[in-house]
Amino acid sequence: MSEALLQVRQLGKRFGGVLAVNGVSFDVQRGEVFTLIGPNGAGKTTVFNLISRLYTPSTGEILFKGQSLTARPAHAMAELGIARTFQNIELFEQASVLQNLLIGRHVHQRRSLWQEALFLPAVRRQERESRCKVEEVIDFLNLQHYRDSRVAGLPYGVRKLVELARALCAEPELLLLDEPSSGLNVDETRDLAFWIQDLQRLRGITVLMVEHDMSLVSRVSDRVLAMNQGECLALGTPAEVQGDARVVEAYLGTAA
Ligand SMILES: Nc1ncnc2c1ncn2[C@@H]1O[C@H](COP(=O)(O)OP(=O)(O)OP(=O)(O)O)[C@@H](O)[C@H]1O
Repeated sequence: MSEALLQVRQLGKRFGGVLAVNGVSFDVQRGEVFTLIGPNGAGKTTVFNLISRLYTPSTGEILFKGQSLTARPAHAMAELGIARTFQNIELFEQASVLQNLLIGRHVHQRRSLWQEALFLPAVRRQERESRCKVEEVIDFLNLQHYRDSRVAGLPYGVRKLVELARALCAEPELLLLDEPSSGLNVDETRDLAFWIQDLQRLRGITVLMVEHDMSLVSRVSDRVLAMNQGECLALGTPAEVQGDARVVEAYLGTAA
């Protein structure tokens, strides 16, 4: 098998007296949808924040395309090919959808202040490319109707989609989705499943997701890692993990 896109090795994170993540290891293969599940407080979000470098590991290592992420700052992640969405949407609320998506392109814009001030051909070319990419993402996620709307006035489900769109504008190889279905209704969650499948099948994007909605998890995930109390509990297909007695016990407090 070729080298995994993401390798997590013996990852640990301590917050004072709390060992939030304890010796977690897993690989995410190129092109797969890999999901972290587990009861509240299992350590899923902490693993996510370690991978996106919002936190620094206490122990262990994270490799992306074979390179250690540990010494890289959070703002370098998009440049490396990693984009993420947040549990609580993080958008510029007073800006339009289009403006938010253009901001998502900044990682692909390499120009000096002078080039910018003089609006040189290189700047104009980058602007055109960004605009094309953003329009393509708007079409892909069916956001045409909202292109010029201010984010603050949009329904919650649309704002979640705009956040996904902004992440896609960075053209990531690895997309981190933090509880993408939270706050969505049944229809919106079903649509989300289609988007995730399209991202994987049509765009070849690798997805690492934290998610509680088990019907969504089963529908879109190739593999699932169940965590409990900071540790790995079970790894396998959605059906294997959901049927694992230790996972059932962790969720229900008793074996089936
Ligand atoms: N910044 C922090 N400071 C102190 N403790 C933290 C911090 N972040 C997380 N923890 C603790 O680490 C443990 C794991 O939390 P984490 O949020 O990673 O779990 P989770 O599996 O994502 O839970 P949930 O599903 O409720 O979001 C919990 O005991 C939590 O209280």
